[in-house]
Amino acid sequence: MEAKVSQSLQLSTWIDSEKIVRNPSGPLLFLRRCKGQQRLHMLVSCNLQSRKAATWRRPIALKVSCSSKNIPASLLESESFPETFDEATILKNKSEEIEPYLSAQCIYIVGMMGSGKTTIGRILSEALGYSFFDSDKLIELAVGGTTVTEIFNLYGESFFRDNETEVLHKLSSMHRLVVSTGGGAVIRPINWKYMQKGISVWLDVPLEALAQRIAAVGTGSRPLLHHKSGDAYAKAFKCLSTLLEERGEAYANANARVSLENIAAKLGYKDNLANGKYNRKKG
Ligand SMILES: Nc1ncnc2c1ncn2[C@@H]1O[C@H](COP(=O)(O)OP(=O)(O)O)[C@@H](O)[C@H]1O
Ligand SMILES: O=C(O)C1=C[C@@H](OP(=O)(O)O)[C@@H](O)[C@H](O)C1
Repeated sequence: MEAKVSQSLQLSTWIDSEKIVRNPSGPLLFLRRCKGQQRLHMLVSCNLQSRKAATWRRPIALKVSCSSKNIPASLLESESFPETFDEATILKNKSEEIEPYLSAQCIYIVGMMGSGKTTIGRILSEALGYSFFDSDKLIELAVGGTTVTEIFNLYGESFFRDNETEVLHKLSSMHRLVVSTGGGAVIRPINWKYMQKGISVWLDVPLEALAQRIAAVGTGSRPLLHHKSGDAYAKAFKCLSTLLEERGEAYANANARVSLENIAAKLGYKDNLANGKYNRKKG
C-alpha cells in the first residue's frame, strides 16, 4: 500500500483552481485576474492510473497560490478532498470549468530533466483540449530529424540552444498549446520573453527523485547527463545538482511552482528520497 501511495503521489501533478477549495469538484487550472495580476491555483492529486480505474479513497488536494507574471512563483497550500472521487470525471469537469479563463493562452511547463514536463504536459493538454508540443521534438524536426543527443554531439550545445529559442519564438505566436520545454530553456532570458506570452508552470521535483527517474530510463536521450560508465544514479545526481545550482533562480521566474517536496509534506508524507519515493509518516 505504501509503495502504491508513493508511486501515485509522484505520478500526478495537476494544475488547479481556487474554486476547488470551496467546491472541491476536481483538478486542473483556474486563473483569476486582479489589478493586472494573475493568480493561479494548482492542485496535485492522485495517480495517473486512476484515469482509467478512476477511484481513489484517500483525501488529497493541494492548491498553489501563484504570483503575477513578474513576481516569482509562490508555494503550496493544502486542502482536503472528498474521500472518494473519480479522477477522470473531476479532470473533465474542471477542465471545462477553467478553460474559458485561460483565454487560449499557452501553458509552458518548465523544470529539470525528469521532472515530468512531458508526462504531465500530455495529460494536461488532453484534459484542456489543447494541442501538446514537446520543444525537444520540434528542435529535432527543425534539424532534419536529428536527435537531441546527435545535435549536441554534432553541433554543440549553443546550436541546440539557438534552435530551442527559435522554436519557442514560433510557439509564442500560437494559442491553446501545452508546451513541454527542455530543462535548459529557462537559462536564456529571451526564452522567457516568449514564454511570458503564456502561463509558465515550474515542476519542482527533488534531485533524488529526478536522478532516480532518469537512472531508471537511462541517460541516452539526455546528453548533459550521459556517461558511458559508472553508477547511473550517482552520476545523474551529481550532474543534476550542478545544473540546478546554475538554474534554480531561472526556474523561479515561472508564474507557478509545483513543489513535490512541499506536496509530500502537506499530505503527511515524509520523503524517503534515497529511493526517490515518498513514504507515509508513521504515527
Ligand atoms: N510524477 C511522476 N512520478 C514518477 N515518475 C514520473 C513522474 N513524471 C514522470 N515520470 C517518469 O520520469 C521520467 C521522465 O519524465 P518526463 O515526463 O519525460 O520528464 P521531462 O519531460 O521533464 O524530462 C519518465 O520515465 C516518466 O515516466
Ligand atoms: O536540461 C537541459 O539542459 C536539457 C534538457 C532536455 O530536455 P528534458 O528536460 O525534456 O529532458 C533537452 O532539452 C536537452 O537534453 C537539454
